[in-house]
Amino acid sequence: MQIIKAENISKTYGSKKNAKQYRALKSISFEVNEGEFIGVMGASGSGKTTLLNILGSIDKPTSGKFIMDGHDIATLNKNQLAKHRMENIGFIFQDYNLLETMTLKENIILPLALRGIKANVMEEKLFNFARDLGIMEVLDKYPYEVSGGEQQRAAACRALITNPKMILADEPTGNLDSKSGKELLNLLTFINKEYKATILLVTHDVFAASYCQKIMFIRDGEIHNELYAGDNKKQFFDAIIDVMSVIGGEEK
Ligand SMILES: Nc1ncnc2c1ncn2[C@@H]1O[C@H](COP(=O)(O)OP(=O)(O)OP(=O)(O)O)[C@@H](O)[C@H]1O
Repeated sequence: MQIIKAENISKTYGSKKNAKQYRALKSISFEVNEGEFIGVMGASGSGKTTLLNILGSIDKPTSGKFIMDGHDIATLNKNQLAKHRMENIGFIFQDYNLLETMTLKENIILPLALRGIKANVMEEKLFNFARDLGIMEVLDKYPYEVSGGEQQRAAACRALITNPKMILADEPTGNLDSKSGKELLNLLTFINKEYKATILLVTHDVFAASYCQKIMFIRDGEIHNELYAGDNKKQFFDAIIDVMSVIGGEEK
């Protein structure tokens, strides 16, 4: 089932009166189906974050249509948008975005607490996900007391706990060492397979991208091309490197 349909989406920063107008996205069209694990790659400044902000309904396109789960997002008012974001989208960021004054457990259940879910229901969900994500032992610790990998797993747990329609991950391995990065990528793969979560992963890292089923390459605000993973991971990895060497942007 189709979860996202983006039709001719453009994003221009700066007002019309402003001579410094910049077209960050130029009439992009694509679709995302339920359960897909998609990578978004491109050089710095190519428009990846702009695209992710629109997909996350944090920002609106200047023109074009963005349909999620059958709803035209442009028609939602401010309150409906906030509700849509909270219920349908899970975010995972490079710097984890956990609240330092709360334990991991409190951070994870915050989205449920904000929705007034009963304590016993929250705990059940929490323990199910925390067990799968391997952070049961550190739930009562504060973010500064645990490793980056554990913080990111807690962030992934927080993103999952509302059963969102889509998870948006912006460079989630960017601050992790290679072992923790690999663990997180295995976890995203598990989340994708086990929970049928639809995941969009923005990354500069070819290794991270090679975990995806499909890569969308952005160049100067346009879709340069798309690559699908076949059965051969090494071939997919090499093909990603080839495209990145043409469009630029691999930082690792
Ligand atoms: N709020 C803004 N106002 C003006 N220009 C902006 C704004 N946000 C982004 N841009 C410009 O739009 C273009 C695309 O930016 P975007 O952040 O989407 O790129 P990116 O591919 O995510 O880059 P990076 O990999 O460095 O994060 C850039 O040229 C950027 O300078």
